[in-house]
Amino acid sequence: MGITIEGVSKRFGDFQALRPTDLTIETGSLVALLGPSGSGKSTLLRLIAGLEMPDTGRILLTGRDATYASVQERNIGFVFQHYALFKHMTVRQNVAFGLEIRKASRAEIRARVDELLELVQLSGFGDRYPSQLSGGQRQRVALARALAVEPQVLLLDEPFGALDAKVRKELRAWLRRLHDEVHVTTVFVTHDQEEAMEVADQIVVMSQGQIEQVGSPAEIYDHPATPFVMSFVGQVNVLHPESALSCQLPEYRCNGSQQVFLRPHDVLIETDPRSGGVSAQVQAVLHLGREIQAELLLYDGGSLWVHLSREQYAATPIQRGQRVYVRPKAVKAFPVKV
Ligand SMILES: Nc1ncnc2c1ncn2[C@@H]1O[C@H](COP(=O)(O)OP(=O)(O)OP(=O)(O)O)[C@@H](O)[C@H]1O
Repeated sequence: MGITIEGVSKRFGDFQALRPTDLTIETGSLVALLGPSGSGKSTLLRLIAGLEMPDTGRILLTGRDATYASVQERNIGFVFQHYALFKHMTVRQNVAFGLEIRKASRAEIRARVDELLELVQLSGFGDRYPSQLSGGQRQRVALARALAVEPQVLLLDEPFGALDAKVRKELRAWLRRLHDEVHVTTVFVTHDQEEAMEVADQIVVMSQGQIEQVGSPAEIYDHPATPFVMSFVGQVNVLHPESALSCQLPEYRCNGSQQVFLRPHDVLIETDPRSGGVSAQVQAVLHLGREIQAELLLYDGGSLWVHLSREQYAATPIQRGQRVYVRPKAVKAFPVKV
């Protein structure tokens, strides 16, 4: 079921949590709402779910106006960050809950629960209670429960937020595969850009109650529409508009009218002063396994982070205190806001 948001906005008292917003979510897609805390992601998700009513605009679900439809009428599955499983019920009973309410037959419920437990890879766990499961397993049960009633839309609010990094990573891959199998239109909220990039087909980047950009992970990373997107998605150096490194760029005007953003892996480091690079001193070198990160102090005062592959580092093994010469490989400039 496709979702269309037309001019939807929401205030809480004096606070504009969501500015008038337009968004189209294609049927069967897996979309991430990505942004920092307070950017309006959950508000947008809750408006789609019918847990909040908008002040303006319309919400269409499969082309039908659902702006004021109740949560039940929308046929939506919901999973929150903190597992909301019923503690006194077994896994099977939890998953069956929505089906019991809908008065499905016993045989039907049994078959559907078996199918769902297999889908979330918890077939042997049906008789356990939530307290006998790991955090990741509980979230998978919550997903199975949300999917039990065959929702047309699945909404997930930071579903893996409370889990440790390793389990989160496993569940991301698992959610991607699950979506490939069931194809239910899925919208999930996250403030973790890596999570959004890894899981989603489309990312909606939000800041201060509005959408900054909508695009595939590659579009968002390679062609950020705004300085906010450039800084929020992936690491970035923000250069002073008149720094020597900015001014070295042929296409750059060097008059303070543009702000230059440079990804740490888009910096060339050389040790020969004749290379024509900007002089800098190495402040720190961090060995992070697959990658080496270095902090440099540019001679005109700015600091610059550089990420090197092991091969690059092997070719130019820089050390703390060393003088080096840097050149940008690729940059992105945005007009400075006055
Ligand atoms: N019921 C409410 N009453 C008052 N203010 C609210 C309410 N719900 C949300 N807000 C405010 O609206 C803003 C947006 O909140 P929202 O939960 O949508 O942000 P978010 O991007 O999901 O952030 P987080 O990742 O922290 O959940 C916040 O500043 C929040 O304090």
